[in-house]
Amino acid sequence: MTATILDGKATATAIKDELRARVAALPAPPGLGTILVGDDPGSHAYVAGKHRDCAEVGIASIRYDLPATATQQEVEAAVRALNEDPACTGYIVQLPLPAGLDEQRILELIDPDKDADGLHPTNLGRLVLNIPAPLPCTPNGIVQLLRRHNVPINGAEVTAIGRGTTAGRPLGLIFTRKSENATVTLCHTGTRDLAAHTRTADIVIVAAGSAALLTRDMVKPGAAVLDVGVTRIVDETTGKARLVGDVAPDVAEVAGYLAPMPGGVGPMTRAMLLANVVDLAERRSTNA
Ligand SMILES: Nc1nc2c(c(=O)[nH]1)N[C@@H](CN(C=O)c1ccc(C(=O)N[C@@H](CCC(=O)O)C(=O)O)cc1)CN2
Repeated sequence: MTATILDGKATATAIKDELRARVAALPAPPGLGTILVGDDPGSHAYVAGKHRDCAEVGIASIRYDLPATATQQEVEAAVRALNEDPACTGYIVQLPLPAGLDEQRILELIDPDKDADGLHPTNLGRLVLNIPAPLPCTPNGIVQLLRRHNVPINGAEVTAIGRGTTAGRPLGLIFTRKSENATVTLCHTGTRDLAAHTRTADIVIVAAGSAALLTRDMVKPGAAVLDVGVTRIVDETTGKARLVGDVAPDVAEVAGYLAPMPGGVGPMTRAMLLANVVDLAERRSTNA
């Protein structure tokens, strides 16, 4: 068996086409703000990609790029500025923040009605209570990718690996809603027998940041496998970085569907950010 590829790039392009039409119907262009702190090359690349996406669909960009030495007060000032900025429909604080900054306090200062990442405690609470709110982009992107490829979710056994705030933790909340109706097992570094949980799953989502963690012997034949992990391995002689996912390449020989890294979940994460901004703008224009 060779897995059918869940092509996140093509799916994200289709979603961006839909969003471009929705943006054109708004009374004014929405604006996405980003706050980026420090020099992490991955974070710089992701933020640059988010602004390229904005330009593609007609969303305006507002950037706050702060040095790695930025203080808690300086980051909080950027958050307050975006909360007050009428040109900003929604915004994100790129994670992870450099060590020493109080990430939780910074996320809590975001105006929940401008929370383009769906990571504010109020919006995570709304997700728990089934109240409409922006959804965290990675798990929402995974659901959309599966749906648009007709992979059954209703009743599926889903095993997720990784309990991070952006992917694994909210994934359980989204997949167990009535609208998805899946059963979720959330595995992490304290899980005793990881393979026992992945081998029985219809859908395996790996967001551990551990290169080639999921091997072919850990996958039920025909299962859908989604790779969220990105590990940058820098060649010591050339200095060039190589990206490795959490899923070993030969998993494609047993899985029924595979969202690879690159080209699977990552582009969907970016598309869902745009979707959240457009949703916020539409909500704002309806309530105006
Ligand atoms: N505030 C947030 N911070 C972070 C989030 C998030 O959703 N909100 N998620 C990740 C990073 N991320 C978006 O911010 C992200 C990660 C990966 C990709 C992507 O397109 N990846 C490529 C390949 C990897 C690469 O080129 O480096 C792919 O999969 O094709 C997009 C967005 C953590 N921080």
